Amino acid sequence: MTSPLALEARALTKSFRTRGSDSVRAVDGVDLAVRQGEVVAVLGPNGAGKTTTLDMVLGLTRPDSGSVRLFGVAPDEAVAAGRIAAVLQSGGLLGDFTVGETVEIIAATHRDPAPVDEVMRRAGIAELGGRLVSKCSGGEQQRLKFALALLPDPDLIVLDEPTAGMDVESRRAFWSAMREDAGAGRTVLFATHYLEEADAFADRIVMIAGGRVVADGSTAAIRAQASGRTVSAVVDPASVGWIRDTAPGVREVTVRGDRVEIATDDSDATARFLFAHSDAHDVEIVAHDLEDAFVALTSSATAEKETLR
Ligand SMILES: Nc1ncnc2c1ncn2[C@@H]1O[C@H](COP(=O)(O)OP(=O)(O)OP(=O)(O)O)[C@@H](O)[C@H]1O
Repeated sequence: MTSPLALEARALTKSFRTRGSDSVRAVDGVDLAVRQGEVVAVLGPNGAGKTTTLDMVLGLTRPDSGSVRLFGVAPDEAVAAGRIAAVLQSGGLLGDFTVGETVEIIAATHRDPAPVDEVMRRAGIAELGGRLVSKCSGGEQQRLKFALALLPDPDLIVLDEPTAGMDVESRRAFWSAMREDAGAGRTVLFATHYLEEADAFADRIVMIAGGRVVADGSTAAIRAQASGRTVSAVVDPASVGWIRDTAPGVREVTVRGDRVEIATDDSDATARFLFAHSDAHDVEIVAHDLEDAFVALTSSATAEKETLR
């Protein structure tokens, strides 16, 4: 059974005026649906439109067109009801308070906050209560923001590049706190440009580039959609041109030493052809990795946008 939607965004667009009379179309027709309990990564390179999309989802920026519903209501209504919380890139913490004081103060602004000790433990900052915020590392401050976001016990938590600028150790600590929390059934939507974070943590990846969704699915599905496979084999160099023109599914052929590498949409058919019609041997079939998919999908979308300008 599929769970109901936590988020439904339809045909979102947003342009910003830049210096002079130019405008930048930051988001260009984004559809995004997230089911309750899903952990979804919005993955894309710098400037792809991730922050603008999340800001519209949270009701912080009004779309030029399109609509957003969170749990069936408008974003501001869902936020006011304490169903949504966010960890944003911007938004400061006060350095002169301790971590514990910060959580206490913000808890006091909520009608029915989760217990302070519990959110600090869940965010992995239970040991940092007495530390001044100004003495916390970037990663510790992000975990403090995460604790604050947990106070209203939200159904959906939105995080915009929560681990930007953290070292590997801090990122690991952050995600381990997040993962434990998401396991409890909370819906999580996060933006990142770290492919490995999206791959390791999300159930599903929505890849955006040039303000558009260029892929949406499980990591495995995105890999398959973007890149197909490569069939490589040792062949007689004289037959490379003929293979390129004749074999089924071929997208691109590259020769490396005595091997030919064939990027193909149908690796089975390509391999069968090689066995049946050539002297190919030492045949290998390799699925492209997510990194290849990311580069292929985002670069073609960005290039398309450039040509439209
Ligand atoms: N307030 C603004 N005024 C003008 N242009 C803006 C504004 N906000 C965003 N943009 C532009 O819109 C595009 C998308 O920006 P956005 O911040 O949404 O991307 P992003 O994917 O979050 O990037 P990053 O990973 O660098 O944070 C960029 O070209 C950006 O320069």
